[in-house]
Amino acid sequence: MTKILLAGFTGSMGQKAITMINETEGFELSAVYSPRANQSAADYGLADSVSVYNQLADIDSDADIWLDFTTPDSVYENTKFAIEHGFHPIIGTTGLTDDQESELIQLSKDKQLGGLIAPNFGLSAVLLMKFAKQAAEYFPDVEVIEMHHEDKKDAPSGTALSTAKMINEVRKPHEQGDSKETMPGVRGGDYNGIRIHAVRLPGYIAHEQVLFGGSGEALTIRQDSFDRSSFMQGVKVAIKNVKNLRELVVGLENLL
Ligand SMILES: NC(=O)C1=CN([C@@H]2O[C@H](COP(=O)(O)OP(=O)(O)OC[C@H]3O[C@@H](n4cnc5c(N)ncnc54)[C@H](OP(=O)(O)O)[C@@H]3O)[C@@H](O)[C@H]2O)C=CC1
Ligand SMILES: O=C(O)C1=N[C@H](C(=O)O)C[C@H](O)C1
Repeated sequence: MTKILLAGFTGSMGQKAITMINETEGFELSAVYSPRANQSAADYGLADSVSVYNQLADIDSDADIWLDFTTPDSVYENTKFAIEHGFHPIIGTTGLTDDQESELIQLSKDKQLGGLIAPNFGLSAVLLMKFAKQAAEYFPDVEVIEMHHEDKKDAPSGTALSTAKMINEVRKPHEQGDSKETMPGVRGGDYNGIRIHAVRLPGYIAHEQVLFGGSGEALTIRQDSFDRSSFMQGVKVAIKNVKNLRELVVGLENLL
C-alpha cells in the first residue's frame, strides 16, 4: 500500500486528487494538509483514518509520498519540509524559482530521496513541450500563449515557462521583431527573447499554444486540458514510480 499525504487538499486539484487516490487500488490517503483546514476528516468527507493538518510544523505522518497542489508562495517551504522528513515529494504546484529548484534537488541528492517536480501532469502538455523543443531547432521564431481559468494565481503558467526553457535549450538566440510598445506589456513577458502571453478567462481550464513562424509558413502546436481529470493519470504514474528515483527530477517525461 502506498500512503499519500496531500497538501492543498481543499483546492481544485486537491479535490480531484482525493477522488483519484480513493479510486486507485494500492493507494491510501493517510493525511491531508491545508492551512485553513479546521474540521475533522469526516466533515471533509474523508475516512476517519485520515489525519487533517493545518500547520506544517504539526505534521507527523508515516506517509510515503508528499503530493503538493498548493500555492507558489508555499511550495518551496513545503517541498523542503517533505524532503527533510523523508516523504517522496511529488510537486504539481508551480512557482519554484530556478535557485529554489536547484537547492531542493541538491537536498534530495544528499538524502538520496526520489521525487518529482512536474509543471504539468497532462500527457498532451508533456508532448506539446517535447514537440515544441523539436520544432524550435528548425523554427527559431516562436511565441507562447497560455490560457487559464481566472482563479490561477501565477503568470506565466509553469508549463509556459517550462516550454520556453526547453525551447531555449535548442533555439539560436536572436532578436525577434522590434516593435516599439505603445502600450506597456503588450508584447508579453520575455524569457531570453521568447515572448510569453498569459490569458485569464472564465470557462477556460488550462491550454497552451506554441506559435512558430518561418518564411511563408507557420506551425502551431496546441494542447487543451478541458477538465482537471486530465492531470490525474500523470499523478498516478508519478506516485507509482517516484520511489525508484534517487533524487528530485523535473518533468513527468522522466517517469514515462
Ligand atoms: N502540475 C500540474 O499538472 C498542475 C498544477 N497545478 C498547480 O497546482 C497548484 C494548485 O492549483 P489549484 O488546485 O487550482 O489551486 P487552488 O487555489 O484551488 O488550491 C490551493 C490549495 O492550496 C492551499 N493553500 C493556500 N495557501 C497555502 C499555504 N500557505 N500553504 C499550503 N497550502 C496552501 C489551499 O488551502 P486553503 O483552502 O486552506 O486556503 C488550497 O487547498 C497551482 O500552483 C497550479 O498551478 C494545477 C493544475 C495542474
Ligand atoms: O493552475 C493551473 O490550473 C495549472 N497550472 C499548471 C501550470 O501553471 O502550468 C499546469 C496547468 O497548466 C494547470
